[in-house]
Amino acid sequence: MTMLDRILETKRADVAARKATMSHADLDARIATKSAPRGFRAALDAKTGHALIAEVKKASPSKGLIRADFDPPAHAHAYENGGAACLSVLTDERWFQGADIFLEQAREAVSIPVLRKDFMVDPWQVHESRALGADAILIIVAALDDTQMQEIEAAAVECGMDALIEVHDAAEMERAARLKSRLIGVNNRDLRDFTVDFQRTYELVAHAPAGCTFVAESGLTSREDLDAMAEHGIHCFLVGEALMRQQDVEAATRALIG
Ligand SMILES: O=P(O)(O)OC[C@@H](O)[C@@H](O)c1c[nH]c2ccccc12
Repeated sequence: MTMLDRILETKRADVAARKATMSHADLDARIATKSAPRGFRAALDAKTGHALIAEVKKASPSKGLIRADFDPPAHAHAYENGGAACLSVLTDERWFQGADIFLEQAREAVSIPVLRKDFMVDPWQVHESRALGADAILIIVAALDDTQMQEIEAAAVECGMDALIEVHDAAEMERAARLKSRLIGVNNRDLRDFTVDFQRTYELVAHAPAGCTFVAESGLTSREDLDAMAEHGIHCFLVGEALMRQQDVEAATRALIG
């Protein structure tokens, strides 16, 4: 069983329990209290130079605790001031020590769009994400079959949210291309064994559908990493750990992309 399989197993049980306690009417009532979705892909496309999705990330299964003095609204604010185009907030509790409240707090602290970083296994979670204030969701191609992906994407469209489609090989890129979203991320880290490989990402750029906004995700630590990616035509980046480990998050963000 891969790490991803284990994560998905706990996620399915978690979602089943949540669904049992919250109706669609409850979710709709909560959605009504949130401001309209902020355009996530549009915010990336609007940036000249390096466009950053900065991740609010407390811990991960491969690294354990990343930041002891974890403070989602403060980090969110630092990221925005440092020039990030968008935020990503991990809400998975079991494996990433995330929480729904982190997303709500982070989004309230900024005016840039926020992605809910979690494992979508059911369209219901998309509505739940909007009820938390999320502007975008993640669809991990390796975690879903084509029908599930389409249903989850349709829910995002219905909620007015963007979907970041995450792939890590050519076969998954082909499946991603059959969806409507033209926001595609390549995870440099294989979620099955946690190895990081930039070369795989460079090869995959060539397979991306025309006109898509292409995001390189994970394992990026320096301005040099981003510049190397840019030489391959990649201008959008998702970075978490390298920024969360710096005491001054705002200065680190500025140094990374400025
Ligand atoms: O902390 P890093 O190495 O900069 O990576 C951030 C982000 O890409 C990573 O957290 C991530 C990418 N895809 C995911 C899917 C689920 C959970 C987490 C992720």
